[in-house]
Amino acid sequence: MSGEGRDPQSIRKLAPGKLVIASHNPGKVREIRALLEPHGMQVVSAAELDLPEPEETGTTFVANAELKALQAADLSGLPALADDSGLCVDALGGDPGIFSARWAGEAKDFDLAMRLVNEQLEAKGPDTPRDAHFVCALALAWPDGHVEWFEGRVEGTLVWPPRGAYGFGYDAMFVRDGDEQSFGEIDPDAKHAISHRADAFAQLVTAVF
Ligand SMILES: O=c1nc[nH]c2c1ncn2[C@H]1C[C@H](O)[C@@H](COP(=O)(O)OP(=O)(O)OP(=O)(O)O)O1
Ligand SMILES: [Mg+2]
Repeated sequence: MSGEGRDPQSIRKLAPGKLVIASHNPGKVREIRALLEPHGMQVVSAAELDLPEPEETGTTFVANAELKALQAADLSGLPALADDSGLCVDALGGDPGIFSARWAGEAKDFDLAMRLVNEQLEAKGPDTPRDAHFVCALALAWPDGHVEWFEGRVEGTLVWPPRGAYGFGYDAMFVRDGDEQSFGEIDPDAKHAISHRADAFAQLVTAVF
């Protein structure tokens, strides 16, 4: 999806060594670690380096991923990888979208956020389509300000009530097209193979390793 129109020759390669995960979300850090470990990177999280959580002032997933990665690369002096992601619900005009993390308030309570999404869908009537997709923008930034970005996506449907205890965020109400189980019910290794994050990572791995 992303990377179209970019010259593969001009993409900067990532040398083996330390890499900062510019995220303060433990669920994401866990998934990104698992996705990077096979590529010989020494991963350190923003929390381990005590980096501040930047304000996400961008209007797109890519812009927010870029600003998080650039800040972490600048402050740490290391290459940094950020993920900006979210759930986009067709019948809600793409909401919660880039506001997914704080849709239900600063406390990031996803039981509440899932309930609000479901209530808003139900308020639109019983025949309202429940189609949704997750988006994951990944930005890889270097201390000199260079950035590469990638965007992945997975299509699905929202179910109610939530199902399963794996994953994080909105996983328990999301069933990928063609699947029976929600992202909260499939085991984490299986999610790593099929999610929006997996899609974006596959593009990143092809381009920068
Ligand atoms: O695989 C996922 N499964 C379920 N929910 C997900 C997923 N991926 C993103 N989401 C939702 C919840 C998350 O909180 C928000 C991202 O918001 P986003 O700003 O990118 O992340 P964040 O504030 O939680 O952590 P940080 O910015 O420090 O990386 O979208
Ligand atoms: Mg965030």
